[in-house]
Amino acid sequence: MSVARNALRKATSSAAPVLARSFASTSMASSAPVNTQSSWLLDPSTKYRPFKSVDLPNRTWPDKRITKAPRWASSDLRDGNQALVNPMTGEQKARFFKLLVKCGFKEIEAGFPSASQTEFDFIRGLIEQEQFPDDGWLQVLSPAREELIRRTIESVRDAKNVIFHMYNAAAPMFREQVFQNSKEQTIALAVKHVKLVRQLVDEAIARGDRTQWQFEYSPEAFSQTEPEFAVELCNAVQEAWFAGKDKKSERPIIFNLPATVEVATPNNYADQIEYFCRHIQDRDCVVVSLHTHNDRGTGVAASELGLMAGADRVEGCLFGNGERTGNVDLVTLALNLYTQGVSPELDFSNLEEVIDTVTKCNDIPVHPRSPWGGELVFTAFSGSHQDAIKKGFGHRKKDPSKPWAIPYLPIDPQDIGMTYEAVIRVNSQSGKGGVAYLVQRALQLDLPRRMQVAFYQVVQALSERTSKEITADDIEKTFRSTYYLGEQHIGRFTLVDYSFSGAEGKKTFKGVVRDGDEERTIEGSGNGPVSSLLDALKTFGLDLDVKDYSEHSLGSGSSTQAASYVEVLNKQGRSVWGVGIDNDVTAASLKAVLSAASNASVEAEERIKQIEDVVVGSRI
Ligand SMILES: CC(=O)SCCNC(=O)CCNC(=O)[C@H](O)C(C)(C)COP(=O)(O)OP(=O)(O)OC[C@H]1O[C@@H](n2cnc3c(N)ncnc32)[C@H](O)[C@@H]1OP(=O)(O)O
Ligand SMILES: CC(C)C(=O)C(=O)O
Ligand SMILES: [Mg+2]
Repeated sequence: MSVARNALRKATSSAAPVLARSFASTSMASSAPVNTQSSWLLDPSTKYRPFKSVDLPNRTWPDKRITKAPRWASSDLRDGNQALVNPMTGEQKARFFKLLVKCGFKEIEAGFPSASQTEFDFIRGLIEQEQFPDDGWLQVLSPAREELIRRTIESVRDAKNVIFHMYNAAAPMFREQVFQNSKEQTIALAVKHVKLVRQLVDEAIARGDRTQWQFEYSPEAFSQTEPEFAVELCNAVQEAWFAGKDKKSERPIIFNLPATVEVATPNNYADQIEYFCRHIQDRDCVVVSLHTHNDRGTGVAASELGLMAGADRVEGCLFGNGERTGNVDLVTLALNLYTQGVSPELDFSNLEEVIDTVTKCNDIPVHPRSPWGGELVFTAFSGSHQDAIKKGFGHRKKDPSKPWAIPYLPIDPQDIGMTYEAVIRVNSQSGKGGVAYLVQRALQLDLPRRMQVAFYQVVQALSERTSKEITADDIEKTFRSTYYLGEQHIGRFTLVDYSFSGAEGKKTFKGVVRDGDEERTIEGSGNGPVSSLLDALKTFGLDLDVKDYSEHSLGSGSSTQAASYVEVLNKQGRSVWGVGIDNDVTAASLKAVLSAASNASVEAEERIKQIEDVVVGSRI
């Protein structure tokens, strides 16, 4: 694997100088010959042809909406498995299978039984140990080759519900290069093998086997096949499957229409699907199934547009495992539907568990930016995003019954089993809103706007010094340390005891304040508790004025507390903040003043250093 990849890398890197040389030779009108490779690079039309679209001027799919979940079929254990460096062991397949059942898949392509004894035995194990729920369908894939079909039929003996899936390639490049078959021969090959499947199925029914059957046919590389030929081929397959039967009373035939390799923009696939749905005979006896791959990165879009174009069923894999760039990602498709208010009828409410099983079985990680499941997809580092999210949550709190609409969060992470922990993370790109959000989550403190700015500066200074992400835990510690909250964070001044005398408008504070190790009784007057304590603090040589004050309650019922915030200015105009929390509102405001006074009595630079020592020290 790595050898092949290195070889590819070498080829790519050697192409770059060729390109550079050829640009140079063109621009300088050099007489040096332009080699073929460089001319392709300069003009890809000499090597590649644009995709030829279906002529469907009256297409209707662009105006359609997806209003219900399709039938889902997981191909993780087949198409996903066949693309792995190390195909799954029986145990891994069994574990994956259980997950698929738990997520609610009713149709599971569990393998390619004729490929190997391991595959065959796995299918036998599922049947013999009755692993399939009664309403589940075991799907098995076989190429249109007699001995492989017979082996596949043998593998599903005694199963309850079986989808027999057969394929042969239909596209011109396969007809010409792989099989040297004409269109007629391609149809004849498909029909011959459908008849064989029918015969074997009829024999099983005649024997009295309990199995219920559905037949699925895939014209491989459908999206690269002439649309009228795909219809002709599938009509012939349909006739062969239903021969001599009353179509309407039989189970419908599944036509699975693969974009085996994705070669065009997804609107082309939708056109092909709409064309097929319109032209296939007896549409009501047919289930149209999508099977998109992701070579151009639009496998999800192609399947969504394909559903709008009239398809009934989707095959794919969790997190888009599969050949090359993978099959369509069923997690994305399902959760995309969910965010439109349509139940996907699949359960991804514990996405972490899904990720855990899938990554352990496939041995491929889920990319951190993979839609819905990626580790970073609900995380905002950048300030303006954090600010909007914080405000969004605040807005939603007022009326949680309203439809979900939070900036930058297209889904409620909780609906897929994620917490809000990772929604806002702080690094040097973050702003005050995000920091305030984390303080709010950790301590239920709703900081006044100006204080958000002040605390953000502390966090920024810290983030610049450490050049690292500051975790939610760090933020809480930083906040506690900055404003002396909690027993481990003692400032210069603490309140021991107090009383007030005087009438409203002219109050006298008398109390005991600890200054370091020393307790002192101080006294001061003002028009309220805050100003009278500030007056009393002059005893310590601190001359501070109140600039801002606010408070709010914390919690509810008997455990309600008060949180107070005070901003003070010293005579040089330096602003510092303090926070106080207490069961009593007045005590909270006094504690806030002493928190601010403790801050004011240390130089700004020195204070940041102290905080850094506490936060960084506690990380070690
Ligand atoms: C798009 C998809 O995902 S399709 C699913 C693909 N999945 C897999 O292939 C995984 C499992 N496959 C396997 O384990 C093996 O390919 C097997 C066991 C099925 C077959 O193995 P082999 O017989 O060794 O054949 P091989 O893998 O080389 O397949 C190509 C051969 O099958 C032939 N073939 C393909 N379809 C048919 C057909 N309908 N009738 C006759 N021959 C066929 C090809 O022409 C080629 O034959 P050649 O070697 O004579 O040129
Ligand atoms: C077997 C078929 C359905 C397939 O996997 C494909 O064409 O991609
Ligand atoms: Mg495939």
